Amino acid sequence: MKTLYTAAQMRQMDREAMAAPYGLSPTVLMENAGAAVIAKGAAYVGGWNRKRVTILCGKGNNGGDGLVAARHALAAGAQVYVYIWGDETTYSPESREHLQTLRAMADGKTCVLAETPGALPDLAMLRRHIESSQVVVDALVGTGFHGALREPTATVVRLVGKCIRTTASPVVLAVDMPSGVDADTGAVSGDDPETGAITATATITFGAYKRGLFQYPGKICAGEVLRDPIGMPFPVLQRTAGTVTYMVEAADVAARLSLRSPNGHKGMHGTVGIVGGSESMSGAALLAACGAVRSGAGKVCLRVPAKVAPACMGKYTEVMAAGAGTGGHFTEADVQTVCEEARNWSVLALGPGLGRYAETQAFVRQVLQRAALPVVLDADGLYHVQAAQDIFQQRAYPVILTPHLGEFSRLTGCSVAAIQADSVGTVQAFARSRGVYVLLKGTPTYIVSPTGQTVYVNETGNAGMSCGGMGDVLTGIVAAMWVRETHPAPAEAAFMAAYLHGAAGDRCVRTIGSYGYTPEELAKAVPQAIRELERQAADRYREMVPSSHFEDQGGGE
Ligand SMILES: NC(=O)C1=CN([C@@H]2O[C@H](COP(=O)(O)OP(=O)(O)OC[C@H]3O[C@@H](n4cnc5c(N)ncnc54)[C@H](O)[C@@H]3O)[C@@H](O)[C@H]2O)[C@H](O)CC1
Ligand SMILES: [K+]
Repeated sequence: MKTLYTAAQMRQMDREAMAAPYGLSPTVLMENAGAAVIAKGAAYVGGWNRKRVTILCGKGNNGGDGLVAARHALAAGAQVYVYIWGDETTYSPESREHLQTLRAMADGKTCVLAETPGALPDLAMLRRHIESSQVVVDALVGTGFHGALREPTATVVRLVGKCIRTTASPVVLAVDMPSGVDADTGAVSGDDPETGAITATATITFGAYKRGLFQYPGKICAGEVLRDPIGMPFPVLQRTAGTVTYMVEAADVAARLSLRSPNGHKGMHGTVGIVGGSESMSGAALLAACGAVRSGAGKVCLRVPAKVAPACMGKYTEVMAAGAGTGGHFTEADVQTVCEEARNWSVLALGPGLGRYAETQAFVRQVLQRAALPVVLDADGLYHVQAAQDIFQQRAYPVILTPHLGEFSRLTGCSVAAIQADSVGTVQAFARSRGVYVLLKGTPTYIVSPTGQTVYVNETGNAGMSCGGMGDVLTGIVAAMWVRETHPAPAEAAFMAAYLHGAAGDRCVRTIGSYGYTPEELAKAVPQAIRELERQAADRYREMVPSSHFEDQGGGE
């Protein structure tokens, strides 16, 4: 897993690297950072020799990195135009050192240094330079940026954006962070990512990955993200305090999808009970059932209101579908039946397609209070507990909530915009206060446990998945992952499910098209997504083990 950090955590690592026993000097770290931009950026630029490069330097250490990058670009044969307009007395000692060196190298030809202390740079000249450059290096602000961009940086960012969109199309390399993107939240300055932040071809980030590089809209601005450790001691980069955010990767899921016992039986792979559906929405519960089947659940039982049952019975022969009660939606009268049946289930997925009937509210709440098994609560199930969230803490068995942004907004009382501005913080606070696991669906998806200390981020998936029914399939996958033979912890089950759901969607893009594939098709692609992960894991194993290990020991001549 990639570990993602906040700006504060990164600053702490910086301090540790510079303190005893390591005692790395800030000048060295800055030197390594600037050099990394040029070394890692070379692939995007097609080599630096004879390239014209505009380098925009802010007054913080991000700008200092830019000054170093200028020197290394020059050494690699580029012609550089370096802009810097801060008041030198406010620079860090290491930035000042690197500025002095660059000043000594400025010859007005291969190295043009445009210094306008405390004033707006010459915008007409800057525009000409950007338009004639093949590369722009953005070293305006990095992890020290917060809020909305102030002048003159805001004007420069807008100018770069305009030049890139209209006349010139240079490669843009962002130093540590694209300027204007908040390193903790991925929020951009102002409302419009196109004018509020630099949109880079690639970002070369230092030390550790910053969270904001993987959160929208910052993720769009970052382009490809490359990390360079810049010589920071390994133990410092590994140390974590406070919240730890992990980006789930293929290997993390593959490692947990161990092969099934060859002599296993269906009882070992869990029984998933799905309770959902109503007269107006029978499909949602069916899709959840399909998601569970396709994710390898040992048995899948579907309970829908009696009137809906005939429509559900024959859809998936492998699902044990049955009606409950007499009506077209669940009511308090069905609680006893469902809770009794749930004794035979390993997990209950409650909610898809229940509808928002007043009578169903008591049903949902009482099932949650009485059913003695883990629950995945989704969709209308979430709706019915909005005003009774203390139910969660009263339960002896864990609950995973799988809201989308709208549902999460209703649960928390926070606006969608407020959640987006600090998704990690909001999900953490909610999971802690309610004692639940939360899988917040979106791009990316966040998974948080009730302790709130560890946050998993999943990036798989695509825009084709934004259609009705996809979330229902996910509910079934989460339930099936949770009751696997290996008994993953709830948060693990949730991140495995989120990853596989997205990976199956990505497979659909490859085999069907960018959008228009159905939730059922996505569910059917889950086994292929699992197979792909198994293959990747096997390949990695082969790479690690000497080839002689695979030779047929007894078959030689
Ligand atoms: N280990 C590492 O990662 C290293 C990182 N380095 C680089 O240092 C920056 C962080 O440097 P810092 O001086 O703390 O902050 P910034 O340069 O990012 O920004 C501070 C600078 O920006 C101004 N500012 C803040 N907010 C705004 C705003 N809203 N509008 C305009 N200007 C703003 C503020 O006034 C300051 O002047 C990190 O990203 C790396 O690039 C080290 O060089 C090596 C070690
Ligand atoms: K930057």
